[in-house]
Amino acid sequence: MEQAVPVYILSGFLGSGKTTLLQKMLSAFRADGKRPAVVMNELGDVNLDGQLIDARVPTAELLGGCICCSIRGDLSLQLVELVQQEAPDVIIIEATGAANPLDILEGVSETSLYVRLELRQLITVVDAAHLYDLYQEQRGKTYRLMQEQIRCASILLLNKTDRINGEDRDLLNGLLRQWNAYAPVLPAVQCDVPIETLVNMDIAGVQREGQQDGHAGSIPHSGSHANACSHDHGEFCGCSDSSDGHEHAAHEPHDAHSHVMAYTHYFAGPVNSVEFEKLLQELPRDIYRAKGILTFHDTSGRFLFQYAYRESDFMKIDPQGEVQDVAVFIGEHFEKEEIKRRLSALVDSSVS
Ligand SMILES: Nc1nc2c(ncn2[C@@H]2O[C@H](COP(=O)(O)OP(=O)(O)OP(=O)(O)O)[C@@H](O)[C@H]2O)c(=O)[nH]1
Repeated sequence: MEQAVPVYILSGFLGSGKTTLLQKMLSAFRADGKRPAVVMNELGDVNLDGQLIDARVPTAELLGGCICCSIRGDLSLQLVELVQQEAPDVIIIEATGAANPLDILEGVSETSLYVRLELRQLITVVDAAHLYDLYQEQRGKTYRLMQEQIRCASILLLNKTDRINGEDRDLLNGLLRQWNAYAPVLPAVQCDVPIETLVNMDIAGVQREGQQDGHAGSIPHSGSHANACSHDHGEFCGCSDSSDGHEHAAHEPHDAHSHVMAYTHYFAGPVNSVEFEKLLQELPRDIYRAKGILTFHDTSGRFLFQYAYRESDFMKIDPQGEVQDVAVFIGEHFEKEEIKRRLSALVDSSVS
């Protein structure tokens, strides 16, 4: 009988490290002689994360919205197409950081009625520093969304532990156990965990420290798990998107209560690298994620930049395909006109 294709869902708040983990999983699967395929979902109009993925990996892109809500039907279609056209050995779905994983889990379960898919793990990547700060405040939609993503996980990857001290790490470990008593917690820097163990965790029967009953992070199914993973969709998933000169609502049903918004800016020319870095440092706190591809006139080549929870990173890149200079900013109710004005001014000052 035809083998079911194992599916892994990567969840976790914006900038927590999902793509970093995805890259490691893809390398491990390929090294193992497997043929992985990927579904990538981005809130913005461009798939910048796709630039970091090996071009040989079949990839389905779902852009400009969130698979957990109005483009959930697209997820099913993409999964069916990937299975029928690419015959992958394994599929990894990278959700947007604003996604409610329970909906994606249900989307995959529905699709498995049509094609043979086997949901293996729902891995939630947690930005340790970001969660720690939100825990101090104990409020806000982002905090509740993170909580939701943690509750739904079958494995928790406590990433970015380089940004917290040992004491805070103990506190977060306790918090994760409190919110999700079953998922093993793997602490990591740059998502550096043994991938073999991670993907086979249910088979290997890896137990969490101090956990005796042998529950090994099996995927919670919606019936029994619904209690832990309380579902207030409209409130948690907000995905309105607007692009330079063209504003549109990504999801009609959610706009009324969306709290996460994305702004995509296309640059009219190169900018100064120092001024751009300064702009990133000065971003308002309600923008917690930005990424893009830029050309600087004061240094050669093009760069992929990442900004995640107040840390920025630049990587020289030779983009696959035709990619215009672009930046996507994601946050909560920020003043996009102000960001637009400042970004346009960067190009103007470079020209004059
Ligand atoms: N300090 C620190 N930075 C990290 C770590 N892991 C990843 N990063 C950086 O965090 C940024 C975001 O990482 P990604 O893997 O793109 O995060 P993501 O969850 O895929 O982001 P979205 O898809 O936008 O939600 C990148 O600049 C990474 O290099 C870590 O352990 N420590």
